[in-house]
Amino acid sequence: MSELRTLVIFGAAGDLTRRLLLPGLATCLAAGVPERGIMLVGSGLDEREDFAAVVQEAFAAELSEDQLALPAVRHTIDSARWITADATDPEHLAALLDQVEGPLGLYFALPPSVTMLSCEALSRLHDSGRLPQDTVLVLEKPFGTDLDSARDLNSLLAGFVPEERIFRVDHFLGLPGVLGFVGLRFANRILEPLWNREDIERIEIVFDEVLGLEGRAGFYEATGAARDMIQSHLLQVMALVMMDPPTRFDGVEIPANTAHVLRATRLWSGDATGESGGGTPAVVRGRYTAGTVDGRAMPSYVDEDGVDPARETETFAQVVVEVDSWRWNGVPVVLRSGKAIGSPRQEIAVVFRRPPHDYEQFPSSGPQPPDVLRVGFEDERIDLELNAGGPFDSRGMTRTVLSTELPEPGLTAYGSVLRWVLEGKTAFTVRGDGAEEGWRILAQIAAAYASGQVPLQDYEAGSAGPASAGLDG
Ligand SMILES: O=P(O)(O)OC[C@H]1O[C@@H](O)[C@H](O)[C@@H](O)[C@@H]1O
Repeated sequence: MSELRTLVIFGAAGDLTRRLLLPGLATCLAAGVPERGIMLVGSGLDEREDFAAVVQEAFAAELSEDQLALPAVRHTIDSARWITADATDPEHLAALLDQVEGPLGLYFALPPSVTMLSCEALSRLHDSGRLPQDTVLVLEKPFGTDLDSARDLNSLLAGFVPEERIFRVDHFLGLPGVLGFVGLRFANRILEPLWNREDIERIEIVFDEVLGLEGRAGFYEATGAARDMIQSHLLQVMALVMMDPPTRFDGVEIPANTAHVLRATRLWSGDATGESGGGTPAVVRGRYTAGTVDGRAMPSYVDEDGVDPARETETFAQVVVEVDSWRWNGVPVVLRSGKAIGSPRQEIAVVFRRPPHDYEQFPSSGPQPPDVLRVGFEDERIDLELNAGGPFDSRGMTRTVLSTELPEPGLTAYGSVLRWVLEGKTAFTVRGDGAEEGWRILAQIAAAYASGQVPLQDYEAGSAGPASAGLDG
């Protein structure tokens, strides 16, 4: 696939573009991709004169003076322009396409319902021969709003664009810890032979945040923690961590192997009230009350503007799932994300089984704590917790941590996402069936909520989340 020449962002007046896409693009260009820069087009319903200035400002906030002066960066800023268009109107889209040079990428930074309408309009342009063959589509999460709408969108897309030109992006796959996991598993001998139900006791994938609602009620009220974080991000990360080894790191094998994991995934024992092996309840949901997080007073979620308390939107969700395959059957996987959490954990923790024999002579009585591998999502940290010492050691048993920090990647998570888009590499994107599986699993969580057996629990902002969630890290 040839490198993109133009990137059009639909919904470019929105928060995602300013806060994440433009800084990400800046880091990507500074890393030399694409070498000649990109023609960037912002598009939205309203006229805008200042798009190039917005790009300049976002790039300047992210890059050094030297990086800003790079020819690819300058070219991208200087050629940035705005095209006013209704992305759901085929005639507006046709007029936009007439004004840009291909190969072309269309980035939908739009709500899912609008993305669907826009793809319908593009499909009509395709049918009338007015959509260039090599157009690439980039779709943000959420991909659809439930299983049916994700299926509809997939079949619509399949009718006019091949899978290798569709990027269902998930920026968590661009976070440093997740990027590093590939080499950690597959470039070493010591982990992969243990990567199975015989040697791993449980896996925890936790992304708790200090941030609360931050004025996003319009989006979050209809979403909640499970839909926002588990349906997409945490399940995709889980699939990557637990997939079978691919024979190649490409857009055929990785999306296939991750979809295979998701197909085998179900709620722990299919019972929301059941407990996993470690005593963790299968489903927990919570909502924060007023408190102090990181020295900042935070109002109760229900007192935020635009919140309807009766809607019972959860700001914390924790589920235990099982990947029911030969490799993973019986291993609880805890997926958890909460807002307004004090001292939040953001990591993938792999807890190994204990050795088969407990020595009476070990100075501390009872079984030794398990070995744990921890990989931070954002902080480039890798820790391996092990036991050392013993009966002949005057220090007794010692818990040791082999700890290292990888260098910063230079690209933000969105920088990596955009790099893959611009280079045409779909290995770290979500395949159509992978997106549908996320919604199938979410429906099991929603059914657990609806069963009345999983009460919405209050937790104080700044606390560690609902007490009954029972994860202490
Ligand atoms: O920390 P990051 O990379 O911004 O990712 C977390 C965010 O991911 C987004 O996709 C969610 O919608 C947010 O609610 C969440 O805060």
